[in-house]
Amino acid sequence: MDKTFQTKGGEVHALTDINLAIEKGDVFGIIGASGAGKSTLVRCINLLEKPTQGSILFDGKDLMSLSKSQLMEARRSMGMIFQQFNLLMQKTALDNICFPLQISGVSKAKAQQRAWELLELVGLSNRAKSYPAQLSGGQKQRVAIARALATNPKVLLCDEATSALDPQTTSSILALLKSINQQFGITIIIITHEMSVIEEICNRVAIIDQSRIAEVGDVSEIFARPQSQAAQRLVYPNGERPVTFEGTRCARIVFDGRNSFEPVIANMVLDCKAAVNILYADTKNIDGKAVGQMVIQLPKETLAADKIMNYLRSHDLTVEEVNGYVR
Ligand SMILES: Nc1ncnc2c1ncn2[C@@H]1O[C@H](COP(=O)(O)OP(=O)(O)OP(=O)(O)O)[C@@H](O)[C@H]1O
Repeated sequence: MDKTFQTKGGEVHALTDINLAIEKGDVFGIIGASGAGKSTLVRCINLLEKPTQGSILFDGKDLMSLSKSQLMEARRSMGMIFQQFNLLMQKTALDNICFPLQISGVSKAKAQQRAWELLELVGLSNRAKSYPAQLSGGQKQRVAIARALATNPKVLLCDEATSALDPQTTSSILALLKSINQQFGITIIIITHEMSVIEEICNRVAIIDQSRIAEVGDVSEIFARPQSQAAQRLVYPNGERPVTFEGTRCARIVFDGRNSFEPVIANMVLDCKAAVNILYADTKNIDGKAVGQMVIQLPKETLAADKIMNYLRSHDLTVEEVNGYVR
């Protein structure tokens, strides 16, 4: 799928070659830097924006081929929440939630009954008569979530829904979204620029970079092994890469009672500013003397590994380098 905007300054390719499959019940994250194309993508998903090329399949149907009324129906199956909540300021929390029901022809009594249930679900039964101005950001977003759920959607689209909230409120809103996903099986699509949001609740993620999908997959897999530069920038925002232990260089340290039982490994890590992986340890503290042995895996980076070996040798420990302890 592609989306191109025609502007005075020429064509803007907001989305290029997007090919995404979001499964029922997923909490699917879409992450990218500002201008990457996230909002355009979410607007294409519910066809508020028409793709220039390609199709959007929802429940097996191509949204582009639906009649106007069928499209309205499909849109009712996709609730949406936004960064700025978009509540009607002149209406109470209860009336905000009733609104989408009433415009789809539900009677006032029925709409109110459903709205009360939803207020209960989002933990705001005691604020039904409050106006948005009387609610905190987190409470406003809860009302917005209740409103989005009013028409029993199959999908909930969240466009930077927690970006205006503090970390604690963000966590409570994410927890609410997760429980909605688990309780009702509603598929949730989360647009964000924050990796912590993805980490907290998504099972799958697509990373958008300059209008294209740079990487897509399970969140745990992308966190462990980010492949694309865009993913690496998100996982290691300060540029620091964790030490990798893919190498097979290991060191066996023998504590033969000559050394006092001091935190040799901890001191070494601090001194060398490099991490090691303890693979095996059987050490005892006998009368204040260290006895036993330990096998550590050295960092893959040669310089860091050599530094550690030199440290150990210069501290009067019996050390030998063993290769092949790990494969
Ligand atoms: N209606 C429009 N007309 C012209 N260009 C547009 C339009 N909407 C978006 N764009 C352009 O498309 C690109 C993607 O914008 P989009 O808003 O989707 O990015 P985003 O990742 O959501 O960014 P942000 O996080 O800043 O909202 C940008 O270059 C933007 O300027």
